[in-house]
Amino acid sequence: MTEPILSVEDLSVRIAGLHILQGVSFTVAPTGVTVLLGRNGVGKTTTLRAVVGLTPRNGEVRGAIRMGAQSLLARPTHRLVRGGLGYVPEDRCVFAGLTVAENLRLAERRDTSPAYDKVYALFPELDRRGRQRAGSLSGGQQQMLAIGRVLLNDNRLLLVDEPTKGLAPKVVTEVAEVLERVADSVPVLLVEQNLAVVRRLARDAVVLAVGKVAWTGGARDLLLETALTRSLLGVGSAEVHH
Ligand SMILES: Nc1ncnc2c1ncn2[C@@H]1O[C@H](COP(=O)(O)OP(=O)(O)OP(=O)(O)O)[C@@H](O)[C@H]1O
Repeated sequence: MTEPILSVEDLSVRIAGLHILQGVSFTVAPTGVTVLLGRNGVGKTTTLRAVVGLTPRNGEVRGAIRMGAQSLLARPTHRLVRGGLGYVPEDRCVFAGLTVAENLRLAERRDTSPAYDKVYALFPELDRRGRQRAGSLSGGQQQMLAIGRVLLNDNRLLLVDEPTKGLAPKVVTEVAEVLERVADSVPVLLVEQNLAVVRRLARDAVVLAVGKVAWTGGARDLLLETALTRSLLGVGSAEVHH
């Protein structure tokens, strides 16, 4: 078996007295997309934040998180990012008052040359809209900017939190296409509620239920099991196939 790129063992997160994650363990394969699923509020975002060192200061994280042989816990986020952990947060976090080009420039690093060619090949619109203020972009364009910014630098693993949330169906498809191409060269841990996108992109699935892992296996196997998706995710097969 190939070594996972990420392994999470017995991860426990408490925030403000709430035991949000209660011993979560899973691995992420070194290629392709692994999807992290679960109903609203089960702790998907909390899991990604713990991996990238962004648990709120009043939170407490226990367990082990490793990328390759390297332990990630207790390392500051900027070091993790420099070490090749790319994070695209749920709220996209683009700087609304800055232009597209300025948003990208902020991600440049002194020690490596930014891969503008790669980013503009994936997102020609970011090139065309370089002088537009990011705040005036559509939701889909902001999502492309948030992903493009991370791809300027080399990554060993990408964490992407609900990239299609709130987007129009046509834009959802565009974002899915881009992520599919991105995942050809870098493994992705994806939080995604749109099961058609999951079906298209994900090979492996990890399902959380109230702070614990309830199921792991092939994403397509999961989606074929109507009773399982209904009990774990609260949705029926119609939503999977659209
Ligand atoms: N900073 C915080 N302070 C208090 N509670 C928090 C904090 N962050 C998360 N929680 C709680 O932890 C639980 C898990 O939240 P999280 O955002 O990780 O869930 P999720 O699975 O990503 O949900 P969704 O699908 O709705 O985005 C929720 O009940 C949430 O209210």
